[in-house]
Amino acid sequence: MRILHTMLRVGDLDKSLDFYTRVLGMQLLRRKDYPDGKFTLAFVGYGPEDTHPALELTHNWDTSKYELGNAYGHIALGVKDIHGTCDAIRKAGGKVVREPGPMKHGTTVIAFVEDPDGYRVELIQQGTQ
Ligand SMILES: C[C@@H](O)C(=O)SC[C@H](NC(=O)CC[C@H](N)C(=O)O)C(=O)NCC(=O)O
Ligand code: NI
Repeated sequence: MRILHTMLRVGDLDKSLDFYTRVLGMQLLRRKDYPDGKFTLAFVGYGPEDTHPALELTHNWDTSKYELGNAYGHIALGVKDIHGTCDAIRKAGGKVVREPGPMKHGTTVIAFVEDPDGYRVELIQQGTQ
C-alpha cells in the first residue's frame, strides 16, 4: 500500500489553489467538477500521482467556511532550506505562524505556515528528523 492523498475541504478553491501552487510550489495535477453533487475536486502535489502523494482539495459549492476544530494537525513538507523557504513564502504573501527552530521537547527543526482555510502546513528541515 502507499499513501495516495489527503483530503481537505476548502472554502475558496481559487485561493487554495493559489496558495498550494504559487506559494508552496505544487502542481495542479487534475481538477474535476461534479455538478450533480455541487462540488469540485482538485488534486495538487509535487509529482505525478502514480509516484507522489497528493492533496485532494474538495470544494463544496455551497460552503465557504469550515470549523477546523482542535483535532486536525498538519501535513508536513520536507525542505532543504527552512529559513529561505519561510522567507520565500512570506514574500509570496503566505503566513508563517511559527518561525523555524527546533521543535519543543525535541530537535527536529520545524516551522508552520497556514493555508487560506487555516489548515497548518509543517515545514521540516531535511536531515533534522
Ligand atoms: C516531528 C514533526 O513532524 C512534528 O509534527 S512535531 C511538532 C510538535 N508536535 C507536538 O508537540 C505534538 C503534541 C502537541 N501537544 C499537539 O497535540 O500538537 C509541535 O507542534 N510543536 C510545537 C512547536 O512550536 O515546536
Ligand atoms: Ni509533523
